[in-house]
Amino acid sequence: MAERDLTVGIAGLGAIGLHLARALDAGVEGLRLVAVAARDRAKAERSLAGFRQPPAVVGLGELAERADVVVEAAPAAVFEEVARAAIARGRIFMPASVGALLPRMRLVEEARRTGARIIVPTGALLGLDAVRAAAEGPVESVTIETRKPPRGLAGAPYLERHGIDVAAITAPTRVFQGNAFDAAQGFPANVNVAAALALAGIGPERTRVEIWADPGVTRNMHTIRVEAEAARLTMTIENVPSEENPRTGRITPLSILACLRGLTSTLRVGS
Ligand SMILES: NC(=O)C1=CN([C@@H]2O[C@H](COP(=O)(O)OP(=O)(O)OC[C@H]3O[C@@H](n4cnc5c(N)ncnc54)[C@H](O)[C@@H]3O)[C@@H](O)[C@H]2O)C=CC1
Ligand SMILES: O=C([O-])CC(=O)C(=O)O
Repeated sequence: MAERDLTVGIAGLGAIGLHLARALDAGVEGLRLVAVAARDRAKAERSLAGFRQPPAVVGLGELAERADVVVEAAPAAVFEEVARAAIARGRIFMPASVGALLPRMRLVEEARRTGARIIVPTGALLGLDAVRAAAEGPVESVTIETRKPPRGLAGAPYLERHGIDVAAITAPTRVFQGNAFDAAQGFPANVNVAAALALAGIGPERTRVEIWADPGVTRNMHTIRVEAEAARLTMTIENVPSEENPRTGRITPLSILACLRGLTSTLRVGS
């Protein structure tokens, strides 16, 4: 390991975490996977068995003791534990469960005190470079429309509270309309993209979100529209759902990997 290599720890070995772990183990210049945290230790050890350099399997809070960069790729319910430990130790904290950051913005203040950095990857979304650039000037509106196969929304607390059974939906149906803050609360495992967009642009209260359950689509689709003084943006991404977790697009671990590479690469492209 070169002296300037960054060590990486990953919380969660699911659709995102395991793919990311495999990619890092295959070799990424300047980065080295040293630890992972998993709910089921025996299963994790089986998943890591073929690795060239198997990372240590540790508790969630211990990742920050071992790694310079802590990637969170676990359910939102354990976000606080992972984030708190990483921030207390002044690490780079890279969350996938971005929706869980919105009601915890005090963590940003805490990071300022400890010298930690919180780096939100683009994840399953696109165009956050352009949104950030536009938000350096006046922005009139930011909206995101998320359209998923109904099974990609199943289990969301908002749907349960409103008695919406997505399995029974046979035509495209708008199941939520509101701001990004309420979307992240109501759909904690489904619209991290809306949270990331809000943080890149004009904040969770002003960012408008529509969520559609659409039996006619096979991909998780997100369309962003931004009306700003400098530019008008319209962008769509159509994500192939991952096999392990249909709520999660296959591009997500790739986006996190690209974001990690950006921490050490000599040539970095995009703002
Ligand atoms: N930012 C973005 O664009 C995206 C974010 N996400 C979010 O990323 C997170 C991870 O997503 P996936 O990998 O698809 O989920 P997943 O459900 O496939 O994997 C999560 C993993 O965490 C493990 N886990 C559960 N409790 C744990 C604990 N206490 N300690 C350690 N591990 C634990 C589970 O066993 C599972 O292997 C979710 O919150 C998801 O909503 C997902 C897709 C896109
Ligand atoms: O934002 C999310 O949580 C996941 C998502 O929509 C996707 O992977 O396309």
